[in-house]
Amino acid sequence: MGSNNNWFDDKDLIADFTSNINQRTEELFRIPDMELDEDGCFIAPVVVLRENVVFPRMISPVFVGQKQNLESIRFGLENDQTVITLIPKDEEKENPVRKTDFYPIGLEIAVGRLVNLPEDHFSTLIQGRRRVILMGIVQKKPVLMAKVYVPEETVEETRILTALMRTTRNLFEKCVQLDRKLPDEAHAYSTTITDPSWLADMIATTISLPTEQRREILFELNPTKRLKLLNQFLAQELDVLELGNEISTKVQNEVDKNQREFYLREQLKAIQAELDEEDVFTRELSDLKKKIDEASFSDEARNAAIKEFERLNQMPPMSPEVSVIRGYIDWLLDLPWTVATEDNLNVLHASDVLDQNHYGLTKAKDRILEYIAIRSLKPKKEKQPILCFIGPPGTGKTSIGRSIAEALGKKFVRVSLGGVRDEAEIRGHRRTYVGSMPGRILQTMKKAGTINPLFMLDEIDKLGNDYRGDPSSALLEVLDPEQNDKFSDHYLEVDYDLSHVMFITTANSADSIPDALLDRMEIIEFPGYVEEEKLTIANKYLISRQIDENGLEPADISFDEGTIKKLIREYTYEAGVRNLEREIGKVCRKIARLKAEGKNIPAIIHENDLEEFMGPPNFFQSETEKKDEIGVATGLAWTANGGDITTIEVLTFEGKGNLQITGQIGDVMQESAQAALSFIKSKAKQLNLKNDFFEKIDIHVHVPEGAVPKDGPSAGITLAVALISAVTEIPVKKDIAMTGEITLRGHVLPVGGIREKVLAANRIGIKTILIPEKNIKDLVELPEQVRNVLEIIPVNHMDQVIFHTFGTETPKRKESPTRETKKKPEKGNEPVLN
Ligand SMILES: Nc1ncnc2c1ncn2[C@@H]1O[C@H](COP(=O)(O)OP(=O)(O)OP(=O)(O)O)[C@@H](O)[C@H]1O
Repeated sequence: MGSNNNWFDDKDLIADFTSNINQRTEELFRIPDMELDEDGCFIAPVVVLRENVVFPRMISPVFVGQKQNLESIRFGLENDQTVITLIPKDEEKENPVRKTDFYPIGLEIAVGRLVNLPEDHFSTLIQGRRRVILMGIVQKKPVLMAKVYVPEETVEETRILTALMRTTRNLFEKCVQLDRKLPDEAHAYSTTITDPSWLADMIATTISLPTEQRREILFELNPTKRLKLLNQFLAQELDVLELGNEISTKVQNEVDKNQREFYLREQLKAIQAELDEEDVFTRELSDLKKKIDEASFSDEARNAAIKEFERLNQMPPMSPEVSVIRGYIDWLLDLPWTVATEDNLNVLHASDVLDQNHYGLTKAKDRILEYIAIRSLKPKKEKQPILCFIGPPGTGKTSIGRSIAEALGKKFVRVSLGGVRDEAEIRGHRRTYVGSMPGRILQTMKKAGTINPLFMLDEIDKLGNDYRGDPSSALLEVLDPEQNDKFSDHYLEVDYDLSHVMFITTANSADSIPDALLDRMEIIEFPGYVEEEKLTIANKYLISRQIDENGLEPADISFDEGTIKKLIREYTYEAGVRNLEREIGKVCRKIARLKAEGKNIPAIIHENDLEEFMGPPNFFQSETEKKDEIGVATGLAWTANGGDITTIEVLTFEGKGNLQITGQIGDVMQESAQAALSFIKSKAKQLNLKNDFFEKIDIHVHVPEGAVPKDGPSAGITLAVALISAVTEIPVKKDIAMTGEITLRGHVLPVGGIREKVLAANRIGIKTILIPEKNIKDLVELPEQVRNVLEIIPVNHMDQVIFHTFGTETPKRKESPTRETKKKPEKGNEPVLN
């Protein structure tokens, strides 16, 4: 037997049955005179109610499908007898017939007329009367009959009960407010009920409780307890309703907002149409279309722009993709595709401009003037040279790039590649990345605004590479004239023509530039400057620039020649002039302050005034003050910062023939030291060393400034000289420095960076240097001034080196040495060189 739970629902059906049930209505709430036995029980046919829970006074339409139920109802109707409903414990069981198959509490009901439905089904209306207690099943067939009795309901009017009824009504009221399915009258009706039992049943009937809870309420015979139970269920139900209400309010607000926006937008459109105006988005789109039509794109770029524009046109203005596509089209529009500046190919003009801004640098200047000359003779020459300026910091590489651009009338742009590790920095990220952009090359082209700027790629030797890709491979594409007309950027996805760009790269050293890149570039070396050159640069360019930058007038300040020299020698130590310019700037700042304070300014800054402005000097040319020493030789080194000198120290101890080398030196230098030692061992006899001499000593070679890594073969002869000095105990001449690779047989091989090394020796104040004979060719570019003050001695064998460093061809260890061979130092008792 199935039915609808709610007594307010199915009003039509109720109306249908009203006429039939009318005749019995007055009987419904009247307890019929049942024939009670001696125990106060009566016997009635049983209707088995499965899914449904009916409460007293509740009217419910039910479908009657089961034969057993149909028989019971018919029996009841025919014999004008009350019927009871029982709930089976196991709903699946088909024909429950025993007392234990049912819950012990059932309901007496009134039944309406049976209405025929198709397929032998019937429906009817039932109304609950009273709770009954099942005593037993007295008949199974033809009609299931049960013996029941009606329990007495005693209610005590207590304050608790009154309070309970009030809270129940309040909770019910809230439920009615929140649950749209409940009719508003339900609460009003509940306020008219004074019987607590009926109140609990009426509310349990009305609200949508789970079957389990409904049954619990039905089975509770004590009205006070029933109300308590109901209160608990109502509170739970209220929680659920409030949550549901909160969610639906949010959803509703969202829907309302969207609807409102839609409505307003439609209204706006209507108003704009009325006023003959476009909306903002449509106007932006039409502006964009106009820009695309007018832009001078490459064919491929135009197609891409149009395709993306069409996608944009299809999109609702609020779509998040709109800004991505807009950004992309803007990039296409912002990049120069055809706009070019006209090159000034006048060689004389260019020569003037270059000389105006820079002193010397003839190699770079000549190369540019040649380029301009060829371009002026053959204007159609397409391929641009790719130059690489290599030299120590501050030697004017970047600044002459700027002058070249000025001379040629080109736009100048610059990108520093120092620390670029990610290929995407050069080539951009794909558009699928959030916040993606083109790489630095195209960003800079946008800045240039023309297709033929002078594009400087600074610090190409400081490119890194790691798991994020190799940026140098992307640069290969940029710098290869054969393929840079089709440079592909991940973001742009359209080929970009870089072939009109004049690329100049700069680096401090060629060593760390990947070979493939180096191969594509024409190297122009920027050697460091000698003192005279620095002096000229300071006088011609740096001083006037710093005077101007610090707000002074040329009449305010002038520098003595000795002052600049002192600045060069004692306040800076560099191959270029960057620090010199900074130091000049420092002096100018002090003068500017004096001027601003209205104090006296010295008309000329003399050498002796310098310490007053600058504090004590930072560097001392101490080389010339040194003594001749045993086991110490001066080598010439070449670093990315230009030339420098390195001192090599050797100590011997009583020991077992071990060689220890310290000072962060690389493999090549280690091997050089081994080679030098082997060479000396082979010369043991000439050096007057006993056969077992080397077995009884340990040798420690140290290259100071241990924090700086050093490597390369060029310290070979210096290592050998220091070793010979240490083992023969004959001091090395103090003012001589050397460079050259040594072979096992004592030959001296050529090395790199000669010019830088010679300049460094000159800077330090060394008088004599030894260089490999094969490096003589590198001296051609040496300034006259240096050649005049430095004695440069070419050598091709260690014998010559020994002669010049010890003043004799055969330095010999004395038979009875002047000093005892030192004992190996104990911890905390380290050797001191003397
Ligand atoms: N020959 C020169 N004539 C005039 N000024 C010079 C000359 N060489 C360098 N300078 C000046 O020295 C300063 C430093 O030069 P620049 O920045 O071009 O050095 P750089 O070689 O590019 O250094 P880095 O390798 O550190 O980038 C600039 O102000 C520049 O004008």
